[in-house]
Amino acid sequence: MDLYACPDVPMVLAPGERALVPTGLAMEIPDGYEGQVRPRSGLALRLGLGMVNAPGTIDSDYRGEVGVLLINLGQDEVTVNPGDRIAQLVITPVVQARLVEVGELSPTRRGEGGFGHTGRGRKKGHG
Ligand SMILES: O=c1ccn([C@H]2C[C@H](O)[C@@H](COP(=O)(O)OP(=O)(O)OP(=O)(O)O)O2)c(=O)[nH]1
Repeated sequence: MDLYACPDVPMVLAPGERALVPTGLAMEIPDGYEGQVRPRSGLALRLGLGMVNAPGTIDSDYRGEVGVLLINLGQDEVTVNPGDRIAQLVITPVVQARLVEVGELSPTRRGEGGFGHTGRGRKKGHG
């Protein structure tokens, strides 16, 4: 669902500036679910407007106003007006993991290789 800016007055973000933009929205998310605040691609492409903490997490026990932590990554000033569509909210189930300590982990082909390990040596665009 869309999230709209709800500040009292327009908010002006200079290049590189960030701001917590209020949405005027508070909610009660059921146990076992969370809200994820995500940026809008159109604003990112058009204005360079992103979210500092994307995706923002709305906990199920949070009762305050949902805020959107915008950052101006563009080169020009951006004005956020009341009523502007600034982000989107997804409500999604969360699995509560129970960690169990073990002596060793099961072997896999990847093993401990990460951070680009599987992509090495391949040419861009050739799978
Ligand atoms: O984009 C966001 C992210 C968070 N929140 C609100 C809802 C969330 O439940 C609360 C806390 O967020 P988070 O858990 O990410 O913050 P924290 O830095 O871990 O602080 P806390 O100690 O309050 O959990 O702030 C927002 O309104 N928008």
